[in-house]
Amino acid sequence: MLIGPPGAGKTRLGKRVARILRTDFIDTDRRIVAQHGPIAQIFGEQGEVAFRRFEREVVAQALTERAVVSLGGGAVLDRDTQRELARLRVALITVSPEAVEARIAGSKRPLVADGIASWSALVEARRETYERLATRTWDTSHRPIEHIAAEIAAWVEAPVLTEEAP
Ligand SMILES: Nc1ncnc2c1ncn2[C@@H]1O[C@H](COP(=O)(O)OP(=O)(O)O)[C@@H](O)[C@H]1O
Ligand SMILES: O=C(O)C1=C[C@@H](OP(=O)(O)O)[C@@H](O)[C@H](O)C1
Ligand SMILES: [Mg+2]
Repeated sequence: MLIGPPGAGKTRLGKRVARILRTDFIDTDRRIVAQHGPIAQIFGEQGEVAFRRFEREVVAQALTERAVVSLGGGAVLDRDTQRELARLRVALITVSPEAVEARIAGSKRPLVADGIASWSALVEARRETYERLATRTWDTSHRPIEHIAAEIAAWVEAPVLTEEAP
């Protein structure tokens, strides 16, 4: 499971990790779009509450599947999702404001459409939740995606016991 702020690289990284591990890949946003239409349109026409409801349904299903799952940045706000993630191996993907600025410029993400100030406020409000749920953290600000994906794949493949050993 990959969690973290918008623009951190969850979708691209998750896809690569799944390719390395030869397993299925699920991007929760992609499933929402397939079922309900473009994200900006859902936010615009039905509002964030409706989007979060669709998101929770898709996440609940995805967490039961054997796959690498990249969650939308705000999916961790749901209490049931938080409870379920607490039992899983969760990679927190982070990025600095400086590095994310170019990535989110002109993007279709409704909550950060007006720029880095709203991105920073959103990340600050979620920081504690992201950190609490994370088993390990990778920062994508200064490193190529291939290297990070290889590390995450190796970590996913390692037996859980090595992590839990003292
Ligand atoms: N390690 C990286 N270095 C540079 N750019 C990256 C990196 N990871 C992702 N990006 C770019 O950042 C943008 C957001 O990536 P995406 O995977 O959609 O993030 P998220 O799913 O976390 O919102 C994309 O344009 C992607 O090409
Ligand atoms: O952080 C958020 O609340 C959101 C992040 C987006 O996904 P990414 O984190 O993949 O950009 C998408 O789910 C939607 O625009 C809301
Ligand atoms: Mg994404």
